[in-house]
Amino acid sequence: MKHYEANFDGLVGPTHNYAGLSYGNVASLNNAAAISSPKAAAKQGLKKAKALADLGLAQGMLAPQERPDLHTLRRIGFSGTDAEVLNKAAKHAPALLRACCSASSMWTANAATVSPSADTHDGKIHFTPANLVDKLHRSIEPVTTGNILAATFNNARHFHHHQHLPEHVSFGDEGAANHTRLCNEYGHAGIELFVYGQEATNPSAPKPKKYPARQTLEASQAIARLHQLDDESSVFIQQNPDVIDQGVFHNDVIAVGNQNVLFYHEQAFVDTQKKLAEIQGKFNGNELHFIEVPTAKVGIQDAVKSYLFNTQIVTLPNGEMAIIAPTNCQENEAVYAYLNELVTMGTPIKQVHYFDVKQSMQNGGGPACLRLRVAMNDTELAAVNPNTLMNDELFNRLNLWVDKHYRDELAIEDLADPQLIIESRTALDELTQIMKLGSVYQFQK
Ligand SMILES: N=C(N)NCCC[C@H](NC(=O)CCC(=O)O)C(=O)O
Repeated sequence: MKHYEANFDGLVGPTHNYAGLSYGNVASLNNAAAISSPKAAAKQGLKKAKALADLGLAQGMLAPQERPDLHTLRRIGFSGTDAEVLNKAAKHAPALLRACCSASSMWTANAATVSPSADTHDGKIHFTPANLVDKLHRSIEPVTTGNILAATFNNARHFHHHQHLPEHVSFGDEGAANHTRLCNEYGHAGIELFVYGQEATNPSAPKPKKYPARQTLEASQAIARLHQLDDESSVFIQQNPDVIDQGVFHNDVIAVGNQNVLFYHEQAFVDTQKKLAEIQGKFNGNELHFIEVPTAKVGIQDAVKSYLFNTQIVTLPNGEMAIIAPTNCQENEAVYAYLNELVTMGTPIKQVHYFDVKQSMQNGGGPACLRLRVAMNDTELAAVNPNTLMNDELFNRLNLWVDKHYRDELAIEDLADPQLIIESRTALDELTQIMKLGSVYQFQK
């Protein structure tokens, strides 16, 4: 039996815009009200996904959400026709309208936490959509995310779908962005690392002073229970609150793992040495590579600007590892020098591939934010909805679909245009036919 780690990238939705919605995410705030290009954003994402498929990796796509979210606007009291609802929200509550128009579901590292069958007691792959309660625009994602995951991984013999955690700050959950798995081979039982920002039920525990800690220990523990993980194969690590205050709003902005490699910044965690020893003690198998990047080589500001750690580390069919990095890493002197050195350091990482995902980066989303990892064997991969898997045909169809439906430019004021509702729904309705998802959206019910 063969094993893979598939990446499921979020298809960027037709309303991609820069609304400055994410306090604590420096890029989101810095680019507030900039003009976006939904078409370029979707194409940049598709190009990266296709390139990974062409490298011989299993690659899928996850459909975006329905935006503007008229359902939420009606739920908070705006009434009338769809156009009236949009106009009233634009006039009386523009900030709420912006929250209901975000294409933030593109960052599928926040769609869910996934535990592969090799780690779970029932031998199924477990999915829990993230509740994303810390940000209003993201807190409206989990129900539709659950629908899309169920339509993509649509086989109850292999896939176990949970409801998102209770919608309360005590259970703030940001999904796979705060979760990494270490293993020898993808099909072997691994160690699941859960990185949290604060303990909700222990007010005296350390936490950031300025920016929110989006993930709680309580949420991470709940996911580990739901996914039937053993204590011996789970490690809970606190993220360094000082780096959250410098713009590291998710762990995947400062650390990333793949198989026996953990690549992280010196300042990423609390109690680093103790936690590394715990990981080492629980990991049975081959040599573990802890690649620690010192502040002297790359400072936190450079890491946040370039997204050095929001890279994907992938294992190529020849067994070598490659880093999938944003072109922003090439533009940062210290980071570029570090990456050039990294491939010569004798670790399993031998190559770096750069991709332009600037449309997403300007909202704080790098290559790793755009993907949800699902480790699986060939039987499980064969059970995935085949119309979601990347190949020449899907790539061409989705590019044509983007050309047909997406705008070249979108300004914040355009979010009040009722025509955007029609364009977005027409596009998504067609997409559900291309990807054979059934009726996953509210407007289709
Ligand atoms: N690190 C990972 N895995 N994901 C990145 C998510 C970026 C997203 N940005 C936004 O939601 C900005 C939207 C705006 O401002 O228009 C966020 O902060 O939740």
